Amino acid sequence: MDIPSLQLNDQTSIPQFGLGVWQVPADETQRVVTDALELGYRHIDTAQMYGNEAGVGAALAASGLARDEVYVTTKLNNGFHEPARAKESLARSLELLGLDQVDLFLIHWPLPTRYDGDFVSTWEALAELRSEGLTRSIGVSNFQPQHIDRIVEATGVVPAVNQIEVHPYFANEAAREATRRHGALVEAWSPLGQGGGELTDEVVVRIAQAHGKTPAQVLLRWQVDRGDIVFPKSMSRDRLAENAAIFDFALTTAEVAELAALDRGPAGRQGPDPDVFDWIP
Ligand SMILES: NC(=O)C1=CN([C@@H]2O[C@H](COP(=O)(O)OP(=O)(O)OC[C@H]3O[C@@H](n4cnc5c(N)ncnc54)[C@H](OP(=O)(O)O)[C@@H]3O)[C@@H](O)[C@H]2O)C=CC1
Ligand SMILES: O=C(O)C(=O)[C@@H](O)[C@H](O)C(=O)CO
Repeated sequence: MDIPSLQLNDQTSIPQFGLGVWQVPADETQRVVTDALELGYRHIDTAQMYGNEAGVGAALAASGLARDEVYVTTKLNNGFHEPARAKESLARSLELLGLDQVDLFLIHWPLPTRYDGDFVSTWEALAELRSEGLTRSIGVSNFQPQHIDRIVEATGVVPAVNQIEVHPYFANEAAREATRRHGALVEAWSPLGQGGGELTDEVVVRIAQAHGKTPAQVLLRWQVDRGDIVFPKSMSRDRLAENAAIFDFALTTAEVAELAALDRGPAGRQGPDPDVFDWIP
């Protein structure tokens, strides 16, 4: 599988395509990640919140792949924003993953209505974790433009990525623009719209038929061409293979415009609004 790599602003690189494991049950995670690695996936996106880091670690250990062949991301859980707890939590993640270092550690949600809105000290803790060598890169997730502006202004440390909800029904352009303005890359979460209406949208289906591809492959190709990083989740080996087969066709300029026109703004969101989301699992 020939997956492009993108350079991050800290001079490391990241495979532009991978596997996300939200909602993969803990007892099935080793099997799903093993399937993906066998098919050629080399980028796994997990989180403390997902409760399946141990399964990811078991699959990595059983794969026989060298550590530097697989890119591994995890994310700070919402209950662990205080700097000391953030640091302890990465130590626990590394233990569960069976790794000495992750490639990327993210603040999962900004939680602007909790912790007195103080995600700056959490961000400083992540910068220390990077200095200590426990993560190669650091980034954020679900940061709105004002959140990303604030951490950069306060610390001078620019995140490598901002992982945000993006799919044609919710193009999330303001957060994408703020992320890229700071020189960070966008990681597009729920790139298949969580398996919802975009997969049967008549525009997406028609474009897929024109290329002999599936609707999922069209959605993913559109996002990769925009320069975003994607990691669709699937528990099916066939769909894992299908989702990865996106580098052998090209969308026309007119098709790209048609997909962009599907944007419904905030009404197209599948997930929570980061300005008010305050859930602590
Ligand atoms: N930072 C954050 O706050 C968030 C991060 N994420 C990350 O993004 C990843 C991807 O997003 P996610 O929300 O999982 O949703 P996706 O957009 O990846 O969609 C996953 C859904 O689509 C189905 N599916 C997968 N492939 C196909 C296909 N080819 N054809 C039809 N249906 C398909 C899956 O079912 P099946 O498994 O049966 O194939 C599943 O129901 C997550 O796993 C996680 O890593 C997601 C949400 C929030
Ligand atoms: O999947 C993630 O990474 C999330 O943060 C979401 O699950 C989010 O917490 C959510 O959708 C809760 O309903």
